[in-house]
Amino acid sequence: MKILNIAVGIIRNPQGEIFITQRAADAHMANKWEFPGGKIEAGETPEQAMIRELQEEVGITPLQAELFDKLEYQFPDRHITLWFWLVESWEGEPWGKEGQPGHWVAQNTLDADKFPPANEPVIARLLAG
Ligand SMILES: Nc1nc2c([nH]c(=O)n2[C@H]2C[C@H](O)[C@@H](COP(=O)(O)OP(=O)(O)OP(=O)(O)O)O2)c(=O)[nH]1
Ligand SMILES: [Mg+2]
Repeated sequence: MKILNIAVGIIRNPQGEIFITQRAADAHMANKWEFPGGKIEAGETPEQAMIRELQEEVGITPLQAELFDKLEYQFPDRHITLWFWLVESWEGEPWGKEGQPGHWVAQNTLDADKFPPANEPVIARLLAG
């Protein structure tokens, strides 16, 4: 059983839109949309990992972040702990730096079915306001 610790960023602009990206066709949770992020490496705090992942995946540097939620999820083959950071201040303009599709979506139109099942409680909270 794989045990993974993941840190992701909910990048929200002043218009109430969130920048989401699409996972690769050959990845775990293939083709699902996600909040950009990835594995916390040895020696990193969850916040440091989130900052590094957003630099690598979407080319922005968060300037401020607050913990929005921390969830555990059991997939058939892996147990993951997910740290969700709300990022409302950053340097740069997010884009799919690794070739992945990415776009802004209004927070109140997020569709939980398009995300991995682990995200469901967070999508519900974002939809609630
Ligand atoms: N990035 C991200 N991953 C998520 C979300 N929800 C969710 O269940 N996951 C899962 C899918 C993966 O099993 C894991 C994230 O791993 P990842 O593939 O992004 O890891 P990584 O960026 O470090 O990539 P790699 O070095 O392994 O290529 O967390 C989410 O909203 N964003
Ligand atoms: Mg990733």
